[in-house]
Parts: sequence; structure tokens; C-alpha cells
Amino acid sequence: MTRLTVNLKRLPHGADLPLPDYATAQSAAVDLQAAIDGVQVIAPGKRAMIETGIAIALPVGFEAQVRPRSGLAAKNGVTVLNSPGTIDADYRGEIKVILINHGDAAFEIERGMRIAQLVVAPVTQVAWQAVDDLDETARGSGGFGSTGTKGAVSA
Ligand SMILES: O=c1ccn([C@H]2C[C@H](O)[C@@H](COP(=O)(O)OP(=O)(O)OP(=O)(O)O)O2)c(=O)[nH]1
Ligand SMILES: [Mg+2]
Repeated sequence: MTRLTVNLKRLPHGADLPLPDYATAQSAAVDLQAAIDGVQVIAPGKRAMIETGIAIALPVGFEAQVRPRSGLAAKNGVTVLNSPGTIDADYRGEIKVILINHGDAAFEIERGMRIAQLVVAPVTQVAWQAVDDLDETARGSGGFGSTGTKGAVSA
């Protein structure tokens, strides 16, 4: 798969951690690691902002999304609170991950643990054009379950 080259700066507290990498040839995301000292515990119902030890410079026209890992969600009830977190192309600070423990047991994070994943994606900025009327569609203003829950409606 073609890879976009992105500058990444390892911060001093993450200097010994491996570069984030794709787990398989066609993975969509690289895993983000916790650049913490020792062990950090998130009690049930609590949240924590976890440092990753990296800063990046995305090319103009791209963003990165901080997403949860399904394994942590399924096994521990731990997810990214602001999912997907947005990393702007002009952000040069450390990437941080806001985790919340929705589980019923304390969650222990160790240094180097893969706590979330990062997807780089193209961005479209819009120029709003204010109008009085929008074009009509079959859906109109229907939403929030307006098409029901059974099989697809045929035309
Ligand atoms: O999970 C996240 C989300 C954001 N950020 C960083 C990168 C992003 O570019 C910046 C701002 O994020 P966001 O726009 O979501 O936060 P905000 O609350 O709107 O703050 P700001 O006013 O700085 O934009 O914070 C992270 O490191 N992790
Ligand atoms: Mg913002």
C-alpha cells in the first residue's frame, strides 16, 4: 500500500518507544502507545489524558483521528471519550488520548501499552453558501429512525 510520508517527532519521554506502526499489511490505523512512567490506573467511571510521546506534522489537507481499540472496549469497557479525537494538520503539540473507563474494574495502563489507534484521513474544508431554500429530496427532514427498523422499503 502506498504510504504518505509524515514527519513525527519523538518527545523526550517517548524516545525509547517504537514508532507507531500498522499491525498488518492493510491496517487502517497505527496503534498509539502510552508514554507514561510505570503504571497508571483509571478507576471505574473515571477518565485520564494519556501522553503518547509523539508530535506530528500532517500535510495540509489531512487530519488524524484518535479512535478506540475494540479489544479494550470489549474486554475492559475502556474507550476514547472524545472519539474520534481530531488531530489538526497544524497541531504540533503532543498527541494525547482521553480514555474513559466504562468498565466495572480498575484499568491499569503500563508504559508502551497500545491504548488507541490513529487514522490519517483527507479533509475537505467547505465554503458555506447561505441560501433561503435547500433542494428537495425523498428523505426531506426525516431522520432518527424515520425509515423504521424492518427490511428495506422497495421503490
Ligand atoms: O484526542 C485528541 C484530540 C485533540 N488533540 C489535540 C490535537 C488537536 O489539533 C488539538 C485540538 O483538539 P480539538 O479541536 O478537538 O480541541 P478543542 O477543545 O476544540 O481545543 P482547541 O480550542 O485548541 O481547538 O488537540 C489530541 O491530542 N488528542
Ligand atoms: Mg478545536
